[in-house]
Amino acid sequence: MKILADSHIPFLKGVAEQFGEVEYLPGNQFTRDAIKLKDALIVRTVTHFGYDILHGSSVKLICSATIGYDHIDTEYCDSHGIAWRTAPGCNASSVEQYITASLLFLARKYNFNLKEKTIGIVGVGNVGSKVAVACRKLGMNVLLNDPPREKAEGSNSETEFVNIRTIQLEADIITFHTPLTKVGEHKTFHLVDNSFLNFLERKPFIINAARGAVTSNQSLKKALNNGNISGVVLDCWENEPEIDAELLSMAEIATPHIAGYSADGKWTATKMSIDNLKDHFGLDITPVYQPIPEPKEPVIDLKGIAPEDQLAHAVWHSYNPMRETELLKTSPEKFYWFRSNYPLRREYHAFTVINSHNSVHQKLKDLGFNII
Ligand SMILES: NC(=O)C1=CN([C@@H]2O[C@H](COP(=O)(O)OP(=O)(O)OC[C@H]3O[C@@H](n4cnc5c(N)ncnc54)[C@H](O)[C@@H]3O)[C@@H](O)[C@H]2O)C=CC1
Ligand SMILES: O=C(O)C(=O)[C@H](O)COP(=O)(O)O
Repeated sequence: MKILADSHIPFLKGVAEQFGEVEYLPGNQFTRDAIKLKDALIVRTVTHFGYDILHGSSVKLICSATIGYDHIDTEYCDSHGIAWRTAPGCNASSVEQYITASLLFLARKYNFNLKEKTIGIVGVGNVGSKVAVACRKLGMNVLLNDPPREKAEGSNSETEFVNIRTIQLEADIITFHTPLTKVGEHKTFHLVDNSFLNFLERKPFIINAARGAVTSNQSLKKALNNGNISGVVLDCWENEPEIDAELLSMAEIATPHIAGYSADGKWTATKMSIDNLKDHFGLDITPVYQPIPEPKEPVIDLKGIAPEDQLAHAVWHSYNPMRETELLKTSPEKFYWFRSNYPLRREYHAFTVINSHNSVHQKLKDLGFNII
């Protein structure tokens, strides 16, 4: 079998080779010629797969090592016998870590207590559900909006959903965790546009770690300028990697689409992609994966840290988005480079916290840290 894989998929090299002849290329260098004679592609979100690149090829399967799949023209694939698979939920905990770290940053910078704030979560799937659990652990009031789920689950749903108007009226922070969809009753393209932003009651912060075009650049800038919103946290950018310089300068936290980039998430994405390859072609091979590297500093010593600062200290030890914000604001033209050369981080469960105060023990444990 001939496979073409994105060279920036961690933990894949040495594993994919057990299934066939593998060529690696950076995702932004995939061409029609490069994929023409391949049977399977293992890919990321940076390559668009539609007629232009796929027509006339022998590709039978596209495995995306990602949750989102708006980079795949699924209609084209379905109608041309090209199977496509994704890695649902693979990096959901990593996005949750990103959101928690960002919320703690906003609380510190603007001197508010998360316990007194309401967060609206729009899109309550694998990511949004984890974000909801983490926000409740932080003591926040959580509002959930997910019309497709609400409709599908009807009155049997165990989850209490609110409509988007309630989020507009009541939320101090609104975070988006929907896929990017351009058609249909619940399309999310420019969900956050002028009309959404003009009807906000509490001057909320807006977080987009979903897909760039869920929020409109022009509308966000307008709302920041006229004071309808207090600030933005952006991991996903409309038109990335060519990002809006003015919006970048206004963002509180600005990262190059790396919310899902924990080593844990990437490892799982790779394994799920290989499993998809095996299932599709009926291959009975059990590959050996490299282990996930330990964190450089796996022990977090909270001795001497004020109890009220301990939670943020531990979370930012595992992941601090501010360093990346500085780098991106300094060199926005390196957006793609930052993503391709990202030093993978570990999630909470890879860290052990020592000397924590009784008052934060449970919260740290609930987030997933080991405590001794
Ligand atoms: N920044 C990053 O690194 C990452 C971004 N993502 C993005 O996050 C998205 C969500 O991921 P998951 O939670 O795993 O997907 P999921 O498919 O498990 O959940 C998405 C949820 O959004 C809901 N939804 C769809 N349209 C909606 C609308 N108009 N309003 C409210 N809710 C709506 C769906 O019903 C579903 O419950 C992905 O599609 C991807 O685009 C995912 C992983 C990493
Ligand atoms: O899983 C998703 O969906 C994401 O957005 C990923 O974090 C993006 O990963 P890459 O495509 O950059 O590998």
